[in-house]
Amino acid sequence: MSQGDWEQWYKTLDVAFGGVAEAPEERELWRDLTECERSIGAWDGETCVGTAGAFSFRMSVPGGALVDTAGVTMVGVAATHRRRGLLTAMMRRQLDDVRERGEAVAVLTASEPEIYGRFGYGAGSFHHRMEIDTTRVGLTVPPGTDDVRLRYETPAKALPACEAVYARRVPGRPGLMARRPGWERLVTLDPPADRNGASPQQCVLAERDGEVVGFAFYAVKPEWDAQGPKGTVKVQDVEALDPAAYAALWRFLFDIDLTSTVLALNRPVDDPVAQLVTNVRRCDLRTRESLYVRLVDVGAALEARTYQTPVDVVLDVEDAFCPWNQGRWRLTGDTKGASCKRVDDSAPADLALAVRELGSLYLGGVPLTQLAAAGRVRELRQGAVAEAGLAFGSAVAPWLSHGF
Ligand SMILES: CC(=O)SCCNC(=O)CCNC(=O)[C@H](O)C(C)(C)COP(=O)(O)OP(=O)(O)OC[C@H]1O[C@@H](n2cnc3c(N)ncnc32)[C@H](O)[C@@H]1OP(=O)(O)O
Repeated sequence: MSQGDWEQWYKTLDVAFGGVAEAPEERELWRDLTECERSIGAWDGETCVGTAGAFSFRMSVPGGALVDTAGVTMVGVAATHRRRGLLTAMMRRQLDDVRERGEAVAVLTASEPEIYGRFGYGAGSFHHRMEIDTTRVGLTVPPGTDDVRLRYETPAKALPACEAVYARRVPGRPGLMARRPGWERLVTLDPPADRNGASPQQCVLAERDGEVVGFAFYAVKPEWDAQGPKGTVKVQDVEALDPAAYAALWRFLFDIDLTSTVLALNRPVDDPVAQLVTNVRRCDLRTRESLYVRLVDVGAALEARTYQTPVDVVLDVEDAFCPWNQGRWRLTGDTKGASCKRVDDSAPADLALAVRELGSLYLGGVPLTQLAAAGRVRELRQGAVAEAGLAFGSAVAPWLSHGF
């Protein structure tokens, strides 16, 4: 897709998503971030009827390496042309292109879970939504929390220090994307039209010895009824480099006067805040799948991560959509590194699975034992599920911190 076609291309996408245009600030950001040279348009004559884009990400994987990853995005087909195979044709072209670029992995967030399994994407990370009644839920904070200094800063001024904290967090959590130039704008994107009665975005910094060791971005939505104030603190992001700073930030968010709810729409499923609260049941935790993962080059992808325990298995991989992955792969690895090489189809396999299941396993967020119990991974050598299951896990749950 050429730069000059962007308006029409994006309009097609807009309409496929219902035709409610985004706020101008958001539209401008996506325009700037669109990588036109790797965006696909399907055309019926002069009319754009299908769109698919990809961002050039570097994604953190278990072990802390950053893997070149295609962030598939902006997929839409005009309703006038739906169910004629346009999406399939665009996915074909895109995955061939991703392979040619040498990106071992593609990821996306799906508008509907049913769409992408056929193309080899498996749900690989999850997030929690939390709605906490802060009139009834308290926090038990660790020693040192009182030593953390909190101060307000404007989001724009705070951004460089927050980005430095974020960058230090990336290798420690699979699924986080190392920031590419321009993407930091997403952190402070705050279109007035989207505030829905809430304040402009606010930022508080956590400091120790003058160093920024954590931050929270949030907004406050005031509300009053006959009994008094019952505002909501809408948490956009909280990150910190140590437990005391993390607890101090959450305590701040819980304690804001005139509010009685903390609402966080996107938190890791192993967010430590669930261990700080006095009553986790009243946090109304809800889980949703987030990142769909597709191994485009099985060998390179599995070699890029590490494994929690020593593993030596032959995987019999089925991949009808990307047949270059089809066949048997010997994976050996441990906490230090891994090798994943193609082996002859006559080599005895230990596990049989489709590439979609490998996608689910890749970031360590879905247990192999769960997939095996569902019949989606077949154990061909007794004990292989237990062995590989431990190895594929991740000490820290994968998480995608922002949409794309
Ligand atoms: C990463 C992202 O951007 S996610 C955003 C995806 N976009 C949207 O949801 C916007 C609204 N929807 C659309 O634009 C379109 O309906 C799309 C893109 C989802 C599908 O495009 P189409 O061109 O109709 O898909 P295509 O004809 O290639 O269908 C391929 C197969 O997927 C199936 N399929 C397509 N969409 C869906 C769906 N929403 N739910 C279930 N199955 C679906 C089709 O039935 C077909 O199955 P078959 O091969 O067994 O016959």
